[in-house]
This record gives sequence, C-alpha cells and structure tokens, in this order.
Amino acid sequence: MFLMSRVLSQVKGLIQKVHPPQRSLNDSLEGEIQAFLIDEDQLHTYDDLTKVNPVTPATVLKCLQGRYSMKVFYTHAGCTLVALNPFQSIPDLYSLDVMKEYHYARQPQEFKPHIFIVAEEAYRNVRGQLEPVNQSLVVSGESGAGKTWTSRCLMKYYATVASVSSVVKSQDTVERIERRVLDSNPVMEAFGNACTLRNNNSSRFGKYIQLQLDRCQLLVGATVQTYLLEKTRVACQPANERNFHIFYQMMRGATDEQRKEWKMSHDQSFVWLPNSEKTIEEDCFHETVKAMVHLGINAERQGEIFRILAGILQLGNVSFSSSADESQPCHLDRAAELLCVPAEELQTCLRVRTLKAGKQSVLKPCSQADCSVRRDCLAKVIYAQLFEWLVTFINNSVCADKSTWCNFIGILDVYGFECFQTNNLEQLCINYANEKLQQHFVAHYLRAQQEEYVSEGLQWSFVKYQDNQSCLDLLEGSPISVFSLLNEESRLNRASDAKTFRVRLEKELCDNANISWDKFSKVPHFTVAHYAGKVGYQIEGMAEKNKDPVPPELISLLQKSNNQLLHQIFKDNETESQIKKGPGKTTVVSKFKNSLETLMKILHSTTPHYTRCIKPNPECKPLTFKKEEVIIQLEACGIVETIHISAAGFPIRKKILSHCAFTIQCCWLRYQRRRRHTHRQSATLIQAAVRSWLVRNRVRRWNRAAGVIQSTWRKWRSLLKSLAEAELDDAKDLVEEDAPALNPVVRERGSVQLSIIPEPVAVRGWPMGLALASAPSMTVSLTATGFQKMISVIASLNLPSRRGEYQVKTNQYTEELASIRAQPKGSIKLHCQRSPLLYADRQPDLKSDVTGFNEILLEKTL
Ligand SMILES: Nc1ncnc2c1ncn2[C@@H]1O[C@H](COP(=O)(O)OP(=O)(O)OP(=O)(O)O)[C@@H](O)[C@H]1O
Repeated sequence: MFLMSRVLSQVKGLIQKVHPPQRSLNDSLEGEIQAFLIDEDQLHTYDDLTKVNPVTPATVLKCLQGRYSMKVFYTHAGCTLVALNPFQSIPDLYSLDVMKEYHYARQPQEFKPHIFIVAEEAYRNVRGQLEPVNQSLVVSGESGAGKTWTSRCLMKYYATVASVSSVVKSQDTVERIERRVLDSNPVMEAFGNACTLRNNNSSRFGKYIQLQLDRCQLLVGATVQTYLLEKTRVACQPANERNFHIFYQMMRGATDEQRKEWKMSHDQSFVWLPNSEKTIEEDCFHETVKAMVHLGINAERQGEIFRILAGILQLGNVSFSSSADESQPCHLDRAAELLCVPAEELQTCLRVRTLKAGKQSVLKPCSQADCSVRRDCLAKVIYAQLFEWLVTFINNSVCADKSTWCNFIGILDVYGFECFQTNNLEQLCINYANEKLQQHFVAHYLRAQQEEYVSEGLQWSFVKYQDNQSCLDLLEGSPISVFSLLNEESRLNRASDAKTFRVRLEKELCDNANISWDKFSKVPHFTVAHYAGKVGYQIEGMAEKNKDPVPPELISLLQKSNNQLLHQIFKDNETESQIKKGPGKTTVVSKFKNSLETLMKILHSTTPHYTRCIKPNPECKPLTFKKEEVIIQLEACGIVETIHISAAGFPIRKKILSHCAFTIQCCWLRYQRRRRHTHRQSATLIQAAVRSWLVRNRVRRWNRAAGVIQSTWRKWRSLLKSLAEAELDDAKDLVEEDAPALNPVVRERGSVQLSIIPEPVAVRGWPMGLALASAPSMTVSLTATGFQKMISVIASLNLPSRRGEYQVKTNQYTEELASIRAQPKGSIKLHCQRSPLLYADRQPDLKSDVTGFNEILLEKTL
C-alpha cells in the first residue's frame, strides 16, 4: 500500500512536470531536452558534426575544439570533411601504413575521420562504376588553412594506392607517371606560390587537377587547369610579403656560374624581391630543378626560363625620371640582354606609346608614371605567359593518351572567400567563384540528405536554406549585372571614372537586395552581401584591371626575342589574336567567368566530395584553437549552413533498434506492473519510460521542431524479430525520470515514428497508452498482445522495397490519432484505404492476416 501511494505521488509529480501550467508541453520539452542533450564532456567524441546534439554552431565549435585539443584533426559534417590545420607535423598521420589501412579496410567509413576516407570513397566510387563515375574532390578554405597540403596528401594517396607499380608493367612507366604527377607540385608551387602574411607557402592561383585512371583504376596520367594567377605580385608585393618563391630560390640556390649567367651579382639587391632576408622552407631551388628535370624540362629550357626570370628582376630595378636621359641604362641593358631583346627598342617601348590614327601611327612619349605602368605590365605579361607555358608543358608531360584512361578523380584547390580592408577585382572574382561553389555544394548537400532520407523511408519535408542565386544574378546575371556593367565600362574608349561608374551601378542594380552603398563613404565602392558575409569593393581602378591592357608594342618586342622560349610563348595564337582584337576585348571577368563555367560543368558531371580546411588561428601557431576565428570560417565555407540544413531535417541519430525494443518492453512491463493504475497513469508512466530512454540514449533521428523521430522500415523489421528476446529488466529505474507526453507510433510502411504530442495518449478503454499506426491509413490502437501479433504479421509481409509511395502528411497522422482516442471502449478502428499493406505482393493473404489479427486482438482485450 505504501509502495502504491509512493508510486502514485511520483506519478502526480510527473504529470505536473509534464503539464506545467503556463507553458505548452512542446515548449517545456524542447528546453528540457535541449539542456539534457548538451553533454559537453562528450562532445569531442562525435565524429560527425551533424550528430552533435543539438546541432548548433556553438556545440559544433565545442566539438571541434575538444577534438583539436585531443589532436583529432578530421571530423565529418554530413557529406563534408572538416580538416583542422595542426600547424605541426603529426607523426604517422599520413604514413604509408595508414594509407594502406584505409585502402584495404572493408568499411573505411567506420574508421576515424581522415582525408584518406574521402580519397578512398572516391576511388571506390570509380571502381563501382556508378554514375557519375568521375569524381571531384573539392578542397576549400581560407589562406593557410591547409588546402595545398590536403591536395598533396590526396595526390600521394592515389600515387600509392592506384600505382601501376603494384601491377608492374615496366619500371619506366612507374617512374614516369606517379613521379611526374607528384613532381608537378614543387614546380607549380615554386612558380605560383609566395610567402604572404597569412601563409608562408600561399598558392597565388587556383587549380583543378584531374588524375586519370585506366580501366583497372590505375593512375596513368594527369592534367591540371589553373585559375587566376595573381600576376600583379611580380611587380607589386603587398607590405611584408614576398614575390613568387622561384625568384628567392634562384637567389639562394644558384651557383656562382649561374649568377654570372643571370647577371645577378652577390651584392645586388632587387626592388621586386622584398623580404629576401627571410628564409622559409620553400626556398629549395635544387628540389625545383630536380622536379623540372623529372618533368622533362631539359637544361637548355631551364636556362631560358631562368634567364627570363632574371630579366624580370632586372626590369624591376629600372626606374624612370621625367627626362629620357636619366633612365637607368644599366638595369635596362641587363634586362634587355637577359630577355634577348634590343635594349634600345625595349627603352622605346617603355617610354613611347604608339597611337593608331586610321592607318597612321602617332608616337607619344609617356609620362613618368605611365613608363612604370608599362614596365610592370611587361613583367606581368611575361610571368603570366611563362606560368601558362609551364602548366601546358606539365600537362603534356603527365597527360595520358585519351585511349588509355577512362575515368578521372579531380582535385580542386581553390582560394577561399576573401574579405580584406580594401577589396578589388581579384577579390570580386575569388568571391564570385566561392558563390558558385557554394551553390553547387548546397544543392549537392541537400540532394544527398534527401536521398538518404528517402532511402531510409523517412518523410522528407523541404528544408529552407539560404539560396545564393540572387547574389549570383547580381554578379553574373544577364542582361544587367556587376560583370556586364564592368565589361561595358572597360570597353569604353576612355579612362573609367569611378564616381560615374558607381552611379551607373546604383541606377541599374538598385532592385537587387544583395548590393548596397555606404552613402557616407568617401571612396566610390559597392558592397555585396555574399553568403559568407558582406564585402565592400573599391571601384577605383577596377575597370582598368578588368581591361588588363597589354600595349601591342610590348608584345611585338617580345616576339622578336632571341630567347627561344620567350619567342615561342608570344608567338602563339592566343596572344596574337589578343593583339589583333586590341586591348580590353577579352576582359578579366569574362575570361574568369568562362573558365569557371567550364569548371562548373565538370563538377556537375562528377560526384563531388567536399573537404573544408579550417585555420584554427591566424598566427599559424601549432595546436592553437581560436573559437572566433574558427566560427567565422565555418560560416564562410558554408559549414554553418550545412548544419542549419541538417538541423532542419533529422539531425539526431541513434540506432533505433534497441530504442524501439526497449520502448516496447517498457510499455509492456509498465502495463503488467501497474495493472491497477488508471489508463492515464499507465500511459504517463510508459511515456516517461520512452522519454527517459530517448534522452539517455539520444535517439537516432529526431526533428526537434516537429517533435518527430523516424527510422527505417528495414531496421523496424529487424527490431520486430528481436522482440522475442526482450530483456525486461532494463526498465527498472524508469519512474525516476520525468514524463513528457511521448507517444511511440509505428508508421509509414513500418518506419518508426515517435511523436511528441500535446497530451499523453490514453486510448479510452485500452489498458495501454500505446498507439500503433501503420501509415498512411491504417490506424490501430492495441494491447501489448495485439501489438506483438501485429508485429509478426507485418514482419512476415516482406514488403516491397519501393520507396516514396506511402508517405503521409503529419496532419493525416494527427487526425488518425484523434480518431483512435474517439473510439468507444473496446472497439478498434482499422482504415485500409491506400494502405501500404495492400501494395504488398501477398495482398490476399495479407487481408486475411489483418482480419485475423483484428479478431484476435478484440478477443484478447475485451
Ligand atoms: N595536415 C597538416 N599537417 C601538418 N601541417 C599542416 C597540415 N595542413 C597544413 N599544414 C601547415 O599549414 C601550412 C599552410 O597550409 P597550406 O599551404 O596547405 O594552406 P592553403 O590553404 O593552401 O593556403 P593558401 O590558400 O594560402 O595557398 C602548411 O605549409 C603546413 O605547414
């Protein structure tokens, strides 16, 4: 009796907790569960950020921080891999043994998150030949986050696991292919990377490397496509930054003989080589030369390349005064000699502009400032064309014959979203590229989520997410957009006026909410609301940069060069056609837009895999995690968006099997133990058990907003089978838990849904508050015996695995619940219209089964 009254008082207490007077049940439950679910001590144990409960930027950040402090640098975020930069070498993290471990694992996904999982998954996809067979590994992140490192790891992985050497054809082939592919890295990095404030080895270009695989998925070649080399760095290095590595490598690594050949005395300093006293790991001339040799760049070609580079350095030391005689003939002569062009002609080209007036040419001396602009322009065009030639050479060296490869794995290493104090055309292009990639990413992520839900038989309601289409329309749309107006401005036969251009932008684009203007700003600018944040772009000089004009006299001069390579580079068709078309016809943005469109087409035709590299601190300090820095990057690379998408779906996952088995056991146990309770009390206790279990075990997929848990039909079936062995002891301590109204419901072709509903369901006339509904239209309230009987019926059905036909709307379900409650004592309601059961192969049997079951049920419970 005493025990009885204790239990009753507990139940009362529970009921009060469940129904607080002012708040709705869902509100209180939301808060309670949220508080309960944030188990900070455990956050770092999550391998997938979308599994963190609840999934919010704050918990995600804590999870990453916890993992980082335990030297765990990789974490999944749904279909994305987050890679935190350790800024220190981690022994054995990328060793050959680790590669093999991931490669030979039956289920690499079950291993600790690692870049090799991404690599292996892509590789297996190619092996599986499932469309789209070709793969793209998109590596993004801000400068210094670890993109280049990651891309190198991926390339090494494939050069190891997809190595021809394992199936040795000929030692030569082995030497040639994998080594050449890997050797393309140091060469491209020497010419395309530089030491910046943010990263000692910063890639100043974007690249997409396609690793070509033959029919046996062996690496037989590669190609590389580069994007937007920051060529201005040749002639203008931001404060405290350096020029491209190759120049410093030459200075440091050259022999006396080479120095003599390059007219580079030990005591000479170069204007275009600031901070040359700073030594960095990347100053390794001999490695670059070795890699060049492996790629097939012979000594003669190397000589030509280095002479051109030395010529550029000498050009940088040429300065101009107002009088022609005061130019520095010494440096100009050296530059001319190294570039193998006549010194006088070089001087004239830099100092005098040729203006076309009809068929006549008029010579016009340039101002001092113009001379410097022409000098810089010459250096930039030479360097950019040399870089392009190098990329083409590498491609010719490592690209396999079309007949030998059939699939590829592409690695995209692109600059991350950028926002500096002053942003210009370069940032506009980079951020535009990031918008494009973000759009692709979100579409892919949503699709992947949706497919996963459908394959699990979960009801999918569309998730609202930040669509960046209007920002893309603003930038690239037709007929009017920032790019179209900028191109128009660049094509005008006059110097652009920043203020007028700003007025034009405002007039034409005021309808787009993604663009704004700070009325009080003194500098003409426009601000774009990118998905990753607002960026203000300076208009001054933008149109000129977009024209990227190269005076035709300079090109003609270089075409006359006796340096074979220089001559060849400027003789090619593209340069010539550019000259014929005249400056400003092919603008920077139109070229960039075209190459990006080609890239996007490739990405759309491949299976993408995303890796987001995160820089945990701006100082590049080992193992230092700064939350403020990380959250900004998570936002900028779209991870927060991914988390929101995930949270709007079914973000909380737990194996449902044990959950359901346990729940049902509890219900049954409760019923048996508390037979003398009112039904409502029993129901409450049962629900308490469910709630307790739910909270303690973090159920598999739980949409907090909708208060719905769902699981799959497959798992549900296996659950049913396991019911017989239920261990009832597990339910011992359930009464201690408070009791929100949770109602376990079986629905949708056997998928399991646990719904939080406003009141506990105490089905009138039935001893147990357990409602079983096999949606979409069959709704039954059952006793435990009846429940088990139904389970066996459903389990025996072997329903077809067709998906998507049986979905039901939430309100339908609610109505059905209501109808259960409305039933008079002892009756049962069984709707069968559009029942999934009727779609089953064994339809006639099924009908009788259902009827039989119905009868048994009534018999037992009444
Ligand atoms: N997984 C890693 N383990 C150890 N060190 C790393 C790792 N990833 C990156 N680093 C360190 O961080 C530095 C910066 O990385 P990386 O050059 O790959 O950045 P990035 O994202 O390519 O930058 P940028 O956009 O400027 O080219 C590397 O030089 C290396 O020292």
